[in-house]
Amino acid sequence: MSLKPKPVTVFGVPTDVGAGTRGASMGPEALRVAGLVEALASRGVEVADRGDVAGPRNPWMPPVEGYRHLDEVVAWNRAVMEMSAAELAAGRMPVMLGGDHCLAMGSITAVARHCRAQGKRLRVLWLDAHADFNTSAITPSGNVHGMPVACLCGLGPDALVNLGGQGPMISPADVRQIGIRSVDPEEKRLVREHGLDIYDMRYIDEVGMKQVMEEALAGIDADTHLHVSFDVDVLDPSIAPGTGTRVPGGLDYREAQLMMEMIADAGGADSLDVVEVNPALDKRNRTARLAVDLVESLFGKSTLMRD
Ligand SMILES: NC(=[NH2+])NCCC[C@H](N)C(=O)O
Ligand SMILES: [Mn+2]
Ligand SMILES: [Mn+2]
Repeated sequence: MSLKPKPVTVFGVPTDVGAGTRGASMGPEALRVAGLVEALASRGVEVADRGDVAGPRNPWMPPVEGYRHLDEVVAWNRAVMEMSAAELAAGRMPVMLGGDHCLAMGSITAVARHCRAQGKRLRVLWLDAHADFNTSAITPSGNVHGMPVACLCGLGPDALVNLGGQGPMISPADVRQIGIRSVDPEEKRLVREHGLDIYDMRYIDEVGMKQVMEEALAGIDADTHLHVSFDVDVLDPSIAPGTGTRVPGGLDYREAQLMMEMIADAGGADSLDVVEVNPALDKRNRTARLAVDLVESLFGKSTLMRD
């Protein structure tokens, strides 16, 4: 299948207000230094880098009523939503460089509204070690980057659930989670209750990435908007050490590459988040460089020689 020729807008969101370890705020620049914009351009994509959106500083405070930095999280997500919405309305593909994963609330809220307005179906591929389905009542940390999927599905504070008007913005049925291997006990109960479609590492081990992607991409057609939310901690920490919540037993390079190539083969993504790159924990920017390499695969770089 041919790739979508859509022009791309890259923008950075330099914050770590949703995380429990500081440093993801440096992610956008690390991804640029690793050559993300040039890599897309060399694939023939028309790409514009709009620079970074602005937001409040990280006050580095303990959680209050189950949330850490809720006001700041709302402010950053509003900025992400506005930027994403403007680019989607202009017919461009937003590529959001995080920042921590709480920012996917802003990007996906914009995408969900865009889908409603255009009468499109939405499919979200959530590539992550974590389900990010906690609520204030059950979170072990208060870190909002552990909550975005729940908030998008309507479980969360009004300010986030209704960020883009009356929520919930998405339904659990819109989501496929791939690479999952760390879900908190109460979170697991909630995930089951809401019927999230999870392709955990055990399943990937048992059936292989090819079948996983066939299942996760099933049903996507020309009327489907595909959003990819790429938390780099889906990758094994041995190849991607630069992230704040490392979990052993993640995707190896070839699995991750096949995953991205199969998304490209299915027509590519219509919007993308690249989040949780933490240069303070990285070695010579290798996590950002790997993320760029995998984004290239997502945009159609292929290892395929046989036809
Ligand atoms: N986007 C992430 N890296 N999320 C990690 C979440 C970790 C843990 N489940 C928590 O809620 O605190
Ligand atoms: Mn995540
Ligand atoms: Mn994660």
